[in-house]
Amino acid sequence: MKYRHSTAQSADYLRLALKRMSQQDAGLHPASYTIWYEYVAGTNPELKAAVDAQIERDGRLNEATTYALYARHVADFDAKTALRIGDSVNHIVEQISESATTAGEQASRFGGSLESWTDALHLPGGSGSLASGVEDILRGTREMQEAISTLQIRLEESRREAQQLRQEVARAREEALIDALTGLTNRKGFDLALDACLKEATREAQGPCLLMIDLDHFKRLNDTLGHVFGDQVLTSVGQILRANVKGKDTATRYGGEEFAVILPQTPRGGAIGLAEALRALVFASRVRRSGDKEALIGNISVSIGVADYIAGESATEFVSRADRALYMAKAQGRNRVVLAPRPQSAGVQ
Ligand SMILES: Nc1nc2c(ncn2[C@@H]2O[C@H](COP(=O)(O)OP(=O)(O)OP(=O)(O)O)[C@@H](O)[C@H]2O)c(=O)[nH]1
Repeated sequence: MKYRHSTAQSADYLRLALKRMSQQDAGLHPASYTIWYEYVAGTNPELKAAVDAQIERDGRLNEATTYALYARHVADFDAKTALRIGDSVNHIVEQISESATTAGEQASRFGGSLESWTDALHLPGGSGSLASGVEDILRGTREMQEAISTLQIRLEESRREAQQLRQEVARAREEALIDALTGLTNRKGFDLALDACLKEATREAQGPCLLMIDLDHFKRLNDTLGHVFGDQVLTSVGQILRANVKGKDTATRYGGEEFAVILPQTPRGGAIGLAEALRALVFASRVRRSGDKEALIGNISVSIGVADYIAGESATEFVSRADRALYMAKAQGRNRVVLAPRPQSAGVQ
């Protein structure tokens, strides 16, 4: 986004932002500075509300929260603004284009009338000098028609350019939500999808459910077979998820060797069934090292935590419950699926 503050005003904001930044647990880097600059300048109301909520909850912003707020409210805000501007440009060009078409039609009608008048004035008994005057006007009208049609062509070009720019922004935005290694949604895409899902959740009879999936003993695999092979394993698990998680469901590379699946409108039985199927598919898969004929000795496995949503629960609580179930699965021996217990106060559905 563009900041249009005067030098004196931005210096004031800088002082205020630095004061706020130094009170947080996060580093003094550009992401942190942008957040606090926008906060004190009041340029991004949604960001301000999110920061206030976070401070009320935790007292300070730590490193992870700072980057999460930056990703959601600054990077995403810019992309949304660009799309909105693209839409407005399109709209304006379309309106001008319509006006030019109307003007062209009117000029053409006027030209037609002038032509019939000149014909009438050239008839025996008509006025020759008046006819030549009308012919002058007719010439002028034709020039005007030509100018209008040139304008229409230019407007059509501008409309196409605006449309192209809009598509580029939309594509860049989509790419920003995709993990490059696996092609799955990335953490930012996950946050957006989970937000949208939880907004719908109150209207749904059942679900949503969330799976948190973590590769077992991945450090050992990396250490013995190398990071490049580790990346191949991550890609292969990504493919299994992509092939088996479809429709309204979202599969994400949550970070490192952890994946997540959001399952809107899904009862817990269905979520456990899918989790079990994914676990079995990963366990049955054989990943070959590029150039190696030998299949990997030993199976790759995942542990999965499943949480079914409790009405009113925040996204963070929902993810934490699934995460806790995942660590229970690890503690119980790995390569298994564990359902997150519901707090007693939440009751049983
Ligand atoms: N190859 C590769 N390794 C990664 C990537 N992201 C995280 N890792 C590695 O994943 C490993 C995760 O190790 P730990 O968190 O100790 O977990 P673990 O070895 O899987 O053990 P458990 O989860 O307890 O079964 C670390 O060695 C990370 O370096 C990545 O993108 N590529």
